[in-house]
Amino acid sequence: MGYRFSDLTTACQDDWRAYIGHPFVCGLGNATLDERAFRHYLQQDYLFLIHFARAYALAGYKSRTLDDLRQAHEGLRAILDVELDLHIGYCREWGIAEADLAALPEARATLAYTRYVLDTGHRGDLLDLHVALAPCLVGYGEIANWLNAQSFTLRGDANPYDAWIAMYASDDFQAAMHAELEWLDARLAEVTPRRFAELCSVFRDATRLEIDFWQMGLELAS
Ligand SMILES: Cc1ncc(C[n+]2csc(CCO)c2C)c(N)n1
Repeated sequence: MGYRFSDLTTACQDDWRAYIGHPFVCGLGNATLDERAFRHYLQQDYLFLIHFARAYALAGYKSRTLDDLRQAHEGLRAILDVELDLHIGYCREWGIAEADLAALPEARATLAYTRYVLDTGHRGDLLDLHVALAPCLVGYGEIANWLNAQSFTLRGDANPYDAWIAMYASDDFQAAMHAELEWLDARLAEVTPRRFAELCSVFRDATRLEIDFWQMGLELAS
């Protein structure tokens, strides 16, 4: 007993490292990522964000306390009012019109990841759902920090992906990530070894699905 979030990343170390340092991520850092791969990723990420908004709505439904309900509401609001608007604006800068986003066919990797998270939330409790969401929220913050610490990473105008790194390295995003880490640490402190093993398997699967999402971008997979 007495687990914390870092015990999840330690237990799933190989998958976690493969996700954080994926070739797609390295290509964002050293500006070598093929622009077609980035555009494909951005398009699928639009669909991804819509399903993640639904996952926060499910977190509201699964909440037992007013605090948890408010937190879910804030997560849903952040995606609808901030992330999606930013994303649509960002897509426009990359030559992708909003009308095209709405008509996109969903890639298998998007379908698998988003529905896995929703199913995990339906099957389990609020902690299962938060653990399934953690590779997304905590992972992207860690990726931005990891990129900033790599000597190959180019920052500023020399890198067309600089705005992407800046978004997840921003104080606002890092604060949201730390709030989530605190919430997870408090819940994980109380779980039994058997329950921790279940949560590890959720965390590992969601992390593997994030890896597939990067790979889908690289391979322009549908
Ligand atoms: C495949 C994929 N994984 C994670 C994120 C990052 N992200 C998506 S929703 C959300 C919560 C913010 O309100 C965060 C951090 C992404 N965009 N695409």
